[in-house]
Amino acid sequence: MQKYILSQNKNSNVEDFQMREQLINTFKHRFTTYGYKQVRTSTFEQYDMYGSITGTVNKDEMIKVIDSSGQVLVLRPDVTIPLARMNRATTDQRLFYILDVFRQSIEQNEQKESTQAGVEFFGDNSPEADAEVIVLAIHTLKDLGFTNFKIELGHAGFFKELIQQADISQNQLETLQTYIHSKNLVEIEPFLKAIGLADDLRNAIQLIPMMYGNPADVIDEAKKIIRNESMKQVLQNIIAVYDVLVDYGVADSIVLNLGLINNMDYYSGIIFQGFLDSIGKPVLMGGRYDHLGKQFGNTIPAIGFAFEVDYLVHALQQQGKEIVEIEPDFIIKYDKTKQKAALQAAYRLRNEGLQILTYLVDNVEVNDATTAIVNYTKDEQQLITQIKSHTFASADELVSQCLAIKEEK
Ligand SMILES: N[C@@H](Cc1c[nH]c[nH+]1)C(=O)O
Repeated sequence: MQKYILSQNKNSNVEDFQMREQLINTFKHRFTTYGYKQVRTSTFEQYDMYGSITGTVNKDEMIKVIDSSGQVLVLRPDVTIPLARMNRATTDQRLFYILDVFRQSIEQNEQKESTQAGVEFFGDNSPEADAEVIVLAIHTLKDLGFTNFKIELGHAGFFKELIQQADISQNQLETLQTYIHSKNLVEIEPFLKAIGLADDLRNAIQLIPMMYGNPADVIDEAKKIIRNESMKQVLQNIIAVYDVLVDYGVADSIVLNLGLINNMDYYSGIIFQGFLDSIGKPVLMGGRYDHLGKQFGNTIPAIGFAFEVDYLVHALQQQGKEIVEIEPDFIIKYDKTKQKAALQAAYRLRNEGLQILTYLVDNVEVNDATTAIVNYTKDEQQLITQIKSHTFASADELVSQCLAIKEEK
């Protein structure tokens, strides 16, 4: 019979898992300090729901399953959409999640699941809210020990407003977006010429991929191609958000990119991506999506982002970052005759929150020891000796000694 072989997945190795857990603790802590509350969404979603709304995940990328009634479901392809759909009692709400999302793109066929750690801030559409969410992303990256990273800041409206003046098909738009995204300057010009756009509009579109870099310079360049009031407002919005970021003291981490295009189509305002110098893909993506909720009857502005946890784990491993091993506080070795006292002591110490390992051994190392305990912490050699040579008459004595040592530490 053919054996089923499981591919090595991301959780198969203890060290990877410990590293992920450490990251997750950092996320939880940092997100909480900005007032976010943790939530989860269902793993299974209605396929039809995704089919009926716009700006969603590409349907080919969703992983479909069929339940026993024949209904087609998808494995959670995104967290932002279900959260935007949620009925909310209060208008001002900050939510965070650490959840797996399931997508299968043609380019990355093997990769079907990834863990996202994200936040969504509902009910505030001010530049201050935008900046706060971006600062939270920066703060978290710093917590994780990253120093070389950049947040690329753009706006979903800038390109949209410009392109609205051009008469182009959906297919042409998608091709153009790919060129802009990959800064493919060689192809853009002939492509736009072939469409037959007016010279000044074509020139403006052609300049978009170059609108990248130092915020002050990009803003100056962008001003030159502004063609109407909406584009002006978009630029003003970017400047307003950037000003708040300057006041937070994080300007060093910000790069403007007016050619930025995010995967999801639901963004309506500020968009951003975070890059580490060691990883070619964005480790976080986000933006404002004020109109997504409307499709579910929830008119509420919102902004959020999600970290790709797997990329961050990979980056930390590349940097040689080691997991902080939590070592046992004490190892209790006992011989059979003292089993009861030793095991009861272990139970009580664990109850106090200490990490205890117990071993039944033939020969307790200590002369005539009833129960020997060995302090595991390497730099406390003295204590080890002291305690090794001690004989414990009872579980009580063992427990109080361990607690006393722990207290001293
Ligand atoms: N859900 C988005 C990230 C995001 C969260 N909030 C807003 N955007 C993604 O998966 O790319």
